[in-house]
Amino acid sequence: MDFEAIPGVGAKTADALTELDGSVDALETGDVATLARAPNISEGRAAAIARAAIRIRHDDPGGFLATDRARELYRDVLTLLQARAVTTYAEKRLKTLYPSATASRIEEVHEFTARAMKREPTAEIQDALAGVEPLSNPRDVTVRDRCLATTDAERYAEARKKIPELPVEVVEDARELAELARGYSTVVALDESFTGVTIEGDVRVEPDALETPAELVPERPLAFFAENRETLLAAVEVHQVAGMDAPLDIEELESALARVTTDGSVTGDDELARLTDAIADLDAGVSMAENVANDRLRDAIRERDVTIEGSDLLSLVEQGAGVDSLLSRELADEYDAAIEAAREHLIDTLSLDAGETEIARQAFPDEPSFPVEHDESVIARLREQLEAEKSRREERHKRDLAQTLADERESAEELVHAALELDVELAVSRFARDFDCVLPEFETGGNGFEIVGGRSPLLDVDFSAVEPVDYGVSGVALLSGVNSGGKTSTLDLVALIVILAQMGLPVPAESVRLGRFEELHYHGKTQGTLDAGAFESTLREFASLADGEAGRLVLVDELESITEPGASAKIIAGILEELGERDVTGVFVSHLADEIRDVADEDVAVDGIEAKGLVDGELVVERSPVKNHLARSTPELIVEKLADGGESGFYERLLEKFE
Ligand SMILES: Nc1ncnc2c1ncn2[C@@H]1O[C@H](COP(=O)(O)OP(=O)(O)OP(=O)(O)O)[C@@H](O)[C@H]1O
Repeated sequence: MDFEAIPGVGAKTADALTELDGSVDALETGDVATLARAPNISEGRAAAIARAAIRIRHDDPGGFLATDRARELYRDVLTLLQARAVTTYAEKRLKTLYPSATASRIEEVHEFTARAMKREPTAEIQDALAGVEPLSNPRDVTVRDRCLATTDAERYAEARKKIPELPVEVVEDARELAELARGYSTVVALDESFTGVTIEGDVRVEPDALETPAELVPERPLAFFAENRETLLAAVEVHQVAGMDAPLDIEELESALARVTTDGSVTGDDELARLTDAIADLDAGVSMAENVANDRLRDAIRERDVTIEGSDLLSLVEQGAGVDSLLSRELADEYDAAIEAAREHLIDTLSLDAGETEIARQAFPDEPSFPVEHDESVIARLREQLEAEKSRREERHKRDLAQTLADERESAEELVHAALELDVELAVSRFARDFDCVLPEFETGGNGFEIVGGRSPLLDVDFSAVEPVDYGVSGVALLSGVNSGGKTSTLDLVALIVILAQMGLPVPAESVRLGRFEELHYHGKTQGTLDAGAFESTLREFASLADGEAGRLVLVDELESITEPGASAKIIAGILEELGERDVTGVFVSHLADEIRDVADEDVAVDGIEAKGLVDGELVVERSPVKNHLARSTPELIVEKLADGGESGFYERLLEKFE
């Protein structure tokens, strides 16, 4: 958002607001608390900025749109533009464009528009844009196993602000630090004074730790990237399909994104995967290994004829020995082989490394027994070892990835921002293409307007059926014309083009030249005769119009209906004279052009929208007003048509009365 466009916001404040996360949304929603997070912006000031922004969007910041009808057309313009945006961001951003009387403001948007009009909107880009949203900050990352500690109140406040995810504790001395370490797996002491002091437990003394939040809380960048993964990937796609240079290495970002999961944990490391699998498969692996040993032993026993001398058997039985000793006597080699197979099986299926293998080997007893049973305490030890290694590995991996991602964060923000801004540009580009627009030309010091081939997108007919209108006025003119000839539509077209032009946007015409107007006063048609009170207030309104500043554009539609025709003609003539003396451009649509001219003291220019004739009882209209020409009225045309074929001479005589 162009914060500088907000009245009263200087460059410094604008910068601060631009840098603030979520400030555009905050302006849109009037979220004062968020705006007040910007440095040096108080709540009161934030509220004033939010109010001003709302005025900009819904009303009229620079006072350019001076009447309801003018504001209505501005809203119509926004609707047309917004309909061509894909993202909500672009819709909101388009709302920040407004018509201005300030040359620099118009010029600034012009640059944007010129860039936008070169953009080629494609369905592919549209599709990719559909997945892009403004980045969001994961709100509730809290970490409980680590804490920060300091002896200093200021450091405490700073830590709370910079690292809201971690608990921060105030301690008095090293003894309290050590005590703290009993409750946390890691304590990071922020005071220089603890350097070199021996403290029990995992206490790290890092006075600069607050400067590297990603190391203290790797969860932060991980959660940020996990939460925004879809948007980031969509923004990458937008860059690719639109052929834009990305502010970061796309492949690196994609591979990093593939490694964070939505819960902020990490994947994609072979060693980590091996440990995770080994832990998951441990029980099944042990029981399979057991089976391997037992199957082999069973086969060996089955195939073996055991001969034992009676005295030996007797001594064994007398010793109370069981079959096991028989096994060790007779099948020692087979037993060893079976156990070895079991161990190999376990080590292989779990892909254990050297250290783990050493433990795993002890899981099966060297002493023969049948069936073979594993030693559960050894397996528990192995599990512990695997889990410790896994969490160490995970921690390191997380830290590395977090560091990479933290470094990428700014570029990622740029990436998404560029994609969203592209949507704004494409909306303008599509608008320009859909309605055959050109950039208008402002004449310095000029007044009036000159439209060639203007076609309004707001008519009640399909845009392809809209006939082009040429019209130019400098000074004040009356616009006469046949009923339904397009007088109101012409005023709308003029207002629409001027609003777009002064927003800095392209206009739906072949060419447009205009002076930069200070204000747009557009008075729509009044419905019916007004009562005395309403008539008085309308008169007052027009009196103030006559008194106003120079450089205004005044468009008035059929003011005559406010009162009876004779009086109306006098009032309109009076207003025209007043305006004519000032540097005002005006178009007054009226059916009373002739009467007004009669009562006016000065020459009044009258333009006319003419019917070319009647075809099958329908008027065929030349939509472009003819300059300095009072158009014939519809009744006159009908009389003319009847006179052509009439025999009695009545219609001829009637026609003479019109001349
Ligand atoms: N440039 C144009 N191209 C195509 N159709 C047009 C154009 N201008 C006007 N029309 C058609 O003519 C209709 C009447 O136009 P509009 O209301 O502007 O006439 P008007 O002269 O103001 O009429 P009235 O005399 O009743 O005030 C419009 O609703 C529209 O359908």
